[in-house]
Amino acid sequence: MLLRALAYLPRTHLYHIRRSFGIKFDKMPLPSTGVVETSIPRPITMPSLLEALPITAKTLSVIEQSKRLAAYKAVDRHVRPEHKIIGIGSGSTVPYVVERIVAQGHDLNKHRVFIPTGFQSKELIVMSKLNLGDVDQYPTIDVTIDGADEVDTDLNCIKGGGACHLREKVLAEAAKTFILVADHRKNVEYLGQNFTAGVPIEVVPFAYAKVLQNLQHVIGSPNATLRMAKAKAGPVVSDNGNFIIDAPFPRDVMKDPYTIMARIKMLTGVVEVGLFCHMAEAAYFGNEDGSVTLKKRMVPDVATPVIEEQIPSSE
Ligand SMILES: O=C[C@H](O)[C@H](O)[C@H](O)COP(=O)(O)O
Repeated sequence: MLLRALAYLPRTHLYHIRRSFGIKFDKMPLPSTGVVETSIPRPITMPSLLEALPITAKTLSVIEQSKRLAAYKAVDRHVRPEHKIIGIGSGSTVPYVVERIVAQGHDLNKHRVFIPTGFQSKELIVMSKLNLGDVDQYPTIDVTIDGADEVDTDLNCIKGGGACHLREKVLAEAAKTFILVADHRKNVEYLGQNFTAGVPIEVVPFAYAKVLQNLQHVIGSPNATLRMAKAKAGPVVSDNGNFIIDAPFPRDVMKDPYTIMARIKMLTGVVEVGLFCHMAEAAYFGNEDGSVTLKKRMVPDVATPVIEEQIPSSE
């Protein structure tokens, strides 16, 4: 009865329960999906997607190749044949995730439903001819794979550089397994190390000035700013019709991301904070030499220390 109730708790809550009581939840082993490395035809025609999807290995920059390495490795290890409901994140690394999933073949994918975290991933799913669903139909997701702006030594991350973090967090929390993919620049000791723009915070538009003031004068981010659009006059508007504030914090604050996340989330008008704490089971970072760095918990899904290992390019 208790275990059944626990199964419906968000991952963050489970993490704290496990940490407090030392509860272990068995996880299935991760067998290889037996995917072969083939290049697939581009299944899309829309201009926005053409920009996002990789074309051929020859045209990819070293950084793009690193992103692809991470995405492929994560899909090979975590998107297993028995997985039917799959969350697709946002950002420039995610097209490679979709590419690798498509390469698993129509026979596997025709029985699956893919849940997007925003406009971009919805386009990717539709144009790749995968089955599209929504989280209100499928509130339990087998695995969600997503990009990250930075990941610290405890697998906490900053997300929301593309203003998608509200839906991303819902899909991360709905997922039995949440996996991050990125290039090596995102693998840091503490959040905010390289990603200096600040913590992305989604706010309801009419409350933005009040939240900005709270952040600057009460919460300790004097340089918090409203994110402005690049090719539009006015602020960035998220897929949910909200504004985004970017709030940089000093290093000592960012070393305890859960505390600052909770403080920001308590501000009325804040919809979601782009700090994902204790949510990811593993993070894959593609390296320039063709290897992949894997950060994972010593025991999956249990509050054990995070370890880092190198997966050689030959594997
Ligand atoms: O809002 C955007 C998302 O959180 C992205 O996943 C994040 O910004 C990382 O994107 P990229 O893979 O392009 O660096």
